Amino acid sequence: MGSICDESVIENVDAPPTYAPSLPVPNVQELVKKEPLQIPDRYVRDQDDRPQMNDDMSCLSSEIPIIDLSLLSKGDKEELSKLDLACKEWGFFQVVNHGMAKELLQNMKDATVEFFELPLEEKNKYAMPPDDIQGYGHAYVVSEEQTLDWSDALILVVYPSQYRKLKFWPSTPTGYKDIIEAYSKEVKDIGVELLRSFSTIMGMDKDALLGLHEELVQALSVNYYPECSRPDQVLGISPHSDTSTITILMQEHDTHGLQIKHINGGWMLVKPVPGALVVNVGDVIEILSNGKYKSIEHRAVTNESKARISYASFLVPRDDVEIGPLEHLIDSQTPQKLYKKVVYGEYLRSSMKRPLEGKAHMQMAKVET
Ligand SMILES: O=C(O)CCC(=O)C(=O)O
Ligand SMILES: [Fe+2]
Repeated sequence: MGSICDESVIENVDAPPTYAPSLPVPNVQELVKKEPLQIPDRYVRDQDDRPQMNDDMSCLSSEIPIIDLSLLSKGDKEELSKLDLACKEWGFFQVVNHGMAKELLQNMKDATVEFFELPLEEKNKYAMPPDDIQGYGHAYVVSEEQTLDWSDALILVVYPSQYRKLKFWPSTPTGYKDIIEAYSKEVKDIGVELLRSFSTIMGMDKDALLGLHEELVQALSVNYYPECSRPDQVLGISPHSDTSTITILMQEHDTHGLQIKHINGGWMLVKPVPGALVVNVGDVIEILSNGKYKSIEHRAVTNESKARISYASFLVPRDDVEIGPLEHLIDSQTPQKLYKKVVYGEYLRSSMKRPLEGKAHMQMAKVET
């Protein structure tokens, strides 16, 4: 994106922002329909990057902390210290008692399945434009050489509402837009509650983190991972950490796919807990906390006989917000600043100009040593 465009986006904060271009690539769902047994070379991973399908680490997955939001909201000390530990040791946790009605979670899943089952021409009415990653298509494709992910996505900015580009919001199935709105509103409320607890464990007033965001920006990525005849050769989504403050993810209760890189180096499956939402610490929290809390690398693997859908809501600061380590968190444990101040919108766009590649995009915020 040209610099004139970047500046206008950052100055005029109430206009819907544009993010980054992504190159057009084949639709994976169609590819599978046409030739289910064929894996085009562009999707085949190098040997070292391939998923181990019988990963021993997967048995550790139940250890991912489970946090009770109803206790956090009451300021329960024990639950807050569980959250602190979860963010230090895992960067991931599952939230229960979050208050979102089971029916709404189910409606979101049912309507989404209907959307992805529509013919391609119908879904392409909401196709991503060449200059941005909102709509139906693929994000983070920046070169013809890069290995592609085995997935399609529908990406929408939902909050603040004046950022919405409604032409990308599907009119079919009927009511889908309202369901997306209702689901996202609940996710936002859960996110606000979580950010209050994050403020507390980071030693601040409960509304400090929210204030720092100026405006809470929320985007939804509905990821569709078609079944794959060679799940051992491809990845549904490449390893990456999220550029968000936090990400709130709903996954299906009966289809696995999400794996996180445990701090001891192995890939570990996040086994779905029915009704729970998966939350992960994003780069913004890692930077603000000067690395005390980590945005952990994760990826998704595919399944041989079943498609999987996941729903990621990214909560991020407004584009013009400066983020850097909070002064009071520079302490005896981390006396050196690990990150410099960056303007969030610039950080986000610079990361979107690269393929997803672990934590490489965080380099621009690192203090050179
Ligand atoms: O599908 C998943 O479980 C992970 C999705 C994800 O990491 C993302 O959308 O950033
Ligand atoms: Fe992610």
